[in-house]
Order: sequence, then C-alpha cells, then structure tokens
Amino acid sequence: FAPDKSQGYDYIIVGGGLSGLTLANRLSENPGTSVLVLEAGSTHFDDPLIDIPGNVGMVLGNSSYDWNYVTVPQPYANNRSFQYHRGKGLGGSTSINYMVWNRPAIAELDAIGGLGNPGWNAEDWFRYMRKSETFTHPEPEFAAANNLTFIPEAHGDSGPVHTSFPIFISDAQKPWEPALSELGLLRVKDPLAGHNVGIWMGQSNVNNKTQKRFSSSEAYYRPIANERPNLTVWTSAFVTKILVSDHQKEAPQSREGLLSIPGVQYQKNGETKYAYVKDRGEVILSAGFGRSSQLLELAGIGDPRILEPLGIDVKINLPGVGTGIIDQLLWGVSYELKNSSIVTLDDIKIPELKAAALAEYDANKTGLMTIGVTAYSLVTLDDLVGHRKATEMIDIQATKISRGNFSQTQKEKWNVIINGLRNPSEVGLVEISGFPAFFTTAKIGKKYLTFLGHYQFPFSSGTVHIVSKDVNVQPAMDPHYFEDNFDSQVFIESTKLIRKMARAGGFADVLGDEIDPGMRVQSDEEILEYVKNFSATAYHTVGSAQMLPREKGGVVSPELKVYGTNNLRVVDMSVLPLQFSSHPMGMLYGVAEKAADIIKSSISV
Ligand SMILES: Cc1cc2nc3c(=O)[nH]c(=O)nc-3n(C[C@H](O)[C@H](O)[C@H](O)COP(=O)(O)OP(=O)(O)OC[C@H]3O[C@@H](n4cnc5c(N)ncnc54)[C@H](O)[C@@H]3O)c2cc1C
Repeated sequence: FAPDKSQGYDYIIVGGGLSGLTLANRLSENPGTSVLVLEAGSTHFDDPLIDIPGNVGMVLGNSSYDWNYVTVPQPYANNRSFQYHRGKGLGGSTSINYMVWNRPAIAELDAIGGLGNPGWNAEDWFRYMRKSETFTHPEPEFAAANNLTFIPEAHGDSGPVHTSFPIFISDAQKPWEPALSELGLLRVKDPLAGHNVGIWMGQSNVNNKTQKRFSSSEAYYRPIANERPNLTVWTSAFVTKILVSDHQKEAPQSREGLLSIPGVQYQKNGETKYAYVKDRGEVILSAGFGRSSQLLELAGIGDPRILEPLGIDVKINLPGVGTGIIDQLLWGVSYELKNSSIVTLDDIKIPELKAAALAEYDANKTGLMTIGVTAYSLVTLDDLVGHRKATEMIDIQATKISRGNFSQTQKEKWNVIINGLRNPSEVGLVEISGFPAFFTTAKIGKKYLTFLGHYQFPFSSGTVHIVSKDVNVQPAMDPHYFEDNFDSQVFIESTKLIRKMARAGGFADVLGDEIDPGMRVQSDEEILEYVKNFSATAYHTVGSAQMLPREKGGVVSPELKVYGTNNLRVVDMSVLPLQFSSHPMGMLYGVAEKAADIIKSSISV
C-alpha cells in the first residue's frame, strides 16, 4: 500500500477511554495539530445507565458497554474462569466503573522511576494528577455531620475531571470510623495527598452540581466535541491492525534504524478502512489492558515463541509484550443489618423504591441515586497479623525471592513490594471498604453492609497473549491468581480482620448475622476456599506493555515509545510495571496528562 500522507493525521489514537481521550484533548489543544481517535464502542452521551451514580454496576455484562472478557481457568483457584469486565465506548472503563477516586502513596510512585524510568517520580506525577481534577468542597455542615475531611492543596481546582464527596451516605456506613479506630487504625485526613494508610471517607468522580458521573468522555471530550475542527473522533471504529510495511522503501527502517508505522486498519459499518499518519506522525495505542498488547502482537511486535507458532512474522523481537500482568482481587464479607429501614443500595432492587429514587434524582439531584461508597481503610500487614508475625512473613518471602530462580526484573519488582511491607506507615497492603449492599444476590427487602477486601500488592503475576491471528478472538488473560502462597495468607488474615471490624464499636448495634461466607466458614482452609470461589477482579490490571528498560523486559521507554519503533507509543494501564495501593483512575489521568506533554515536546511531529 502507498498511503496518501497528505490526508493523514499527526496523531492516531486507538481507543477513546481514559487515556485516549485525555491525550486527544491535550494534543488537539494546538489547532495546527490533527488528531484522530478510533473507538470500537458507541458514544453513550446522556445515557442514564452511565451518568446516574446509583446505577453503578447495571451495565456490567451488557455487550453495548462491556467487552465481557473472561480469564483462562485459574489452576490455583479451582480452575475458575473469572469475569473480566472492561468498558467499551467513549470513556472506556471510566464510563462503567465504580467511581472511586483516590491516589497511591508517594513511595509507590517514586518506585516506578526507581525501576529504571528516569523522569517518573511522585512530585511530577502529583502535579499531573492535580492538573486533571476539579474538586468541589463539600458543604461545611454536611462535612461536619459526616466527618468528611480533605486537604485543599492536594486537589486540582481547574482540571477536566469533576470530583466530590458523595452527597448520600448510608447510615450503615456511619459506625465505620469509631469501629475501626477501636482496632487501632488511624484517621487519614485526605488519601489523595500522598499518605493513605488508615481510615478515610472517600471521594468520587461525580460532579457535585449535576450529580453526574464524570467519565473521561464527559471530562476531556464532551466540552470540546464540536469545538475543534482538528479533532476527529470515530465511534464504532474497531482497529484491527497496526500497519507495518514489509517494504523497506515504503515504510523504511528509517531514522536510527527503527520501524515506522504508517497507520492503522479499522472496521466501521462493516467496511475495512485505513487511517494514516503524516510524515513524523504517530500512532498511540490506548486500547486498554489486553487490547493494546494484542495489537502489538498481531503486528509482529512481541515474543517469537508466541508469534511464530501462529504464523506471524516477527518484526520486533520484544519478549516483554504480554508479560508482567498483575491483577488485584476483591472479595466480600456481608452482614445483614438489624434495622431493615436503613437505606442502602439494596433498595434499588425494589422497583417502587427505585422509581421513587429516580424521581427524586430527576427533580432535585438528591437521594439514593447519588449514593457512593464512602467508608474506606487501607491496612498493613502489621494490622493483619501483628508486627512480629508480619516481620517473620516478610523475611520468609524475601528469602524465597532472593534464593529463587526468578528473573532479575521479577526480583526487583517484588523487592519493591517487600520494601513497602517493611515500611507500613508509608505503604498499605489491603483496602477494606464498607459497601452498603449485598455483594452478589441479596434477599429482596433485607439490607446489608458488605466489607470488601481488596488486596493491593499481589505477588502472583501472569500474562496476556494472543491465541489467534484473528483480532476478534480474545487474548488469553492469565493473571495466575493465588499462585503465590503469601497472597493466600493475606486473603485469610484480611478476612479475619474484617470479622473483627464487624464486631467493633457501633457496628455491634447495627450489624446482624454474617450472611456470606457465614460462620460455618472458620478454618484457614475454609476461608481461602471461599475467597477462591467468590472473589472477583477489581479491574485494575497493570502490565503487558511495561515501561521498563528494554533489557529488563520493557516494552515502552520512559517516553512511552515502543522499543524498536519510530512512531508508536502505548499510553494506558498496560504500561505500568507495578500495582498501586489505590484505584487507578486518579493515578492514570496523571500518566496520560504527563504523556501528552512528553509527546508534545518530542520531535516526532
Ligand atoms: C467495572 C470496573 C470498575 C472499576 N472501578 C474503578 C473505580 O472505582 N475507580 C478507579 O479508579 N478505577 C476503576 N476501574 C479501573 C479504571 O476504570 C481503568 O483502570 C481505566 O479506565 C483504564 O484506562 P485505559 O485508558 O487503560 O483503558 P479504558 O478506559 O478501558 O479504555 C480503553 C478503550 O479502548 C477501546 N478499545 C479497545 N480495543 C480497541 C480497538 N481494537 N479499536 C478501537 N478501540 C478499542 C475500548 O472500547 C475502550 O473504550 C474500574 C474498571 C472497571 C472495568
């Protein structure tokens, strides 16, 4: 093929999710720069299933919004295949997620730079995270009544993503702080300020005035949708291939002997189409976990041991593609409330109550449909097992790592976790939150509080690789859940701590019987079986195109450029080489904002 470069774009962005739309907005700020976004899903503007906070979770499994992936059977979890929801359509996963807005601790962000990524450090990252945000302070009386605290300087006041505290807090969550304080946990004034170990009342990416979810589409795209002639966004445009010419003449292994990418192939309205970049233009993959690496592998960029058996010519030998994935798991311990007149999200399952809540929302933007999870804590290994046992467990794990037959990179990454575990005042291990509803299927009319355990730093780590040349075949997602015994111990001990929390402070008066797993589950083995059988992904998977030096298995450089290419970058969750003790949105907006500045200042275009 001979692309007509005069019709081309400066930037083609694959995927209109969190990262893709952040980049699209920032790169098109210069009217002289042309940007094309290709998004496989729909637009979803003004869709109440997305916009209304109380509708959270309702579109999961619906293929108009969700890719509905599944993992391969997990041998350490009774061969279960785990559901793997991922957002489809403008906003990507930010249109279907749980709207939890927080950030990692300073030490974790600095650790990313420490792995060999100059320029990546907490100070800079925090600057970009604040740039993405406009935080609305809560009303003082409401804040005082609900113990909502924050540090104004930690927040942005003019960024695209509107954030706030939820304005409807279930009474089921009210005993949270007194109960957890009784167990020795300390209050965190604002977990977005760089220290997050302890107890806090959480924030969401919801616009305080409109009470609408603020997805990346609402934040970074909608305000400029008809304002910038240099920005083109195609929805229902599924990118099927990164173009890599075999002909030296047409797509030369040009500057510095690197491979150039002339553009992409995509499908729209049943037709196969092409989009090209101008000379010195770039293709940026922001297709999210599992998809960006799929496009790399299909283009012949990856591990020959994966590509050759599928008959794919290896264009760049990059064995790190598809590796280093780390996923976090969530599991629930649910209690029935003694007082069934307390309002919780369980009410939404009753049609008359939901109709009334929607009417109130439509009229006043108040009530149950504005509900959010507010009760959070981040606990350490010391909190779980006490300092002596924690030190013992860490020492055993550290010895296993140093003596084991693992790659240097793997050891280095695990040692970051070990250092975190040894500094519990800086880095937490398990988030425990109070979700005002049953985790799975409730008995209608009953009310529940579910303590959600959410393990932040699993040692188990896996892969995602293509199994077919057909882009429509989902890659094999294999997070190796429960492979590492340390992880299993954390699941067991956290469940025990949750049970203590549920009987502490004011919870004794509020919570009735434990329904799930129920008191018949007692031994360590029984608890672990429960977690294996009923946990779910937290949807925070990192890895598969890790930002690391190439010799350490890296796929992208600190400038997020794919090694061996001139003009191909990855900007999304796939580039992160480590997990974080926070939900990823806040952190990832920082990555995408920084990436935009890196790209603008690079000489490619
Ligand atoms: C159910 C759920 C709940 C979550 N809850 C929270 C939460 O409460 N708080 C939090 O901080 N984070 C949460 N997350 C995680 C967070 O939303 C994601 O980490 C983040 O959105 C990832 O951003 P991304 O840019 O990597 O990918 P995405 O935002 O997922 O965007 C990728 C986009 O690429 C598109 N795409 C994929 N392949 C192609 C292709 N071949 N051609 C064209 N387009 C393509 C997709 O359709 C999608 O729109 C949740 C995620 C999920 C799924």
